[in-house]
Amino acid sequence: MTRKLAPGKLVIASHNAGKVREIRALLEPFGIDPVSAGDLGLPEPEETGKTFRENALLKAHASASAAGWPALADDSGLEVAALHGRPGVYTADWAERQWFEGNPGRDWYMAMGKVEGLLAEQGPDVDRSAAFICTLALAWPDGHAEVFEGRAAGHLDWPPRGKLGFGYDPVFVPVGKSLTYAEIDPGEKHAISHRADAFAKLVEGVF
Ligand SMILES: O=c1nc[nH]c2c1ncn2[C@H]1C[C@H](O)[C@@H](COP(=O)(O)OP(=O)(O)OP(=O)(O)O)O1
Ligand SMILES: [Mg+2]
Repeated sequence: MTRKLAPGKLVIASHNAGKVREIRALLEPFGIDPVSAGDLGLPEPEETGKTFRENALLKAHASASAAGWPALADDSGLEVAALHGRPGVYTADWAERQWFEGNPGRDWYMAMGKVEGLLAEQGPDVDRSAAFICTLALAWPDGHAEVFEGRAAGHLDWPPRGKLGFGYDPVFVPVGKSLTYAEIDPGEKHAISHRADAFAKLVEGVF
């Protein structure tokens, strides 16, 4: 039996500002009062899982037990067909941690370049199709959890285009569009993204 989420406090168990912004916007219509793991000063757990599901559960349980509220985690990534699904669960790791103007961050341009370099090695006719995956895990302080998986298909373009969104958005062109995720407005990304797909299943299941 799926457990329903009562209105009230919810921790967004993510330290990625771009994700937190998107999840906040998706939650907005539902009478939920979200606070991020970063705002609460919760530590960032090590993502030792081998699957999106394992990592999403690990992050959700860590925040739920530390905060004493239900917690929603998102583990996501890019699967590139010609790279046999890489970077997959290691999508964030491919963007090494750097300091930008005194702030910690990840070097997304470098990460996108790494993917592009591996595609280029396979020649000009390489299959450029890719999919973004998003696994949402909702965990309660008593240890119960629900998991929902979303996906968005598309292809990778080069060079990166657009300033919106975050992460690999400037190179991902969703199926049926010619603009990248970083060129379409956030409302439109929320209508078609892997995160929106997983979120729709969460809404169906627990709201
Ligand atoms: O809509 C997206 N648009 C662009 N890039 C995206 C998206 N969704 C996931 N991604 C990429 C970047 C992210 O860093 C990685 C997921 O890694 P992942 O470990 O799940 O997230 P994270 O470490 O950035 O934040 P946290 O674990 O605190 O939620 O995939
Ligand atoms: Mg992470």
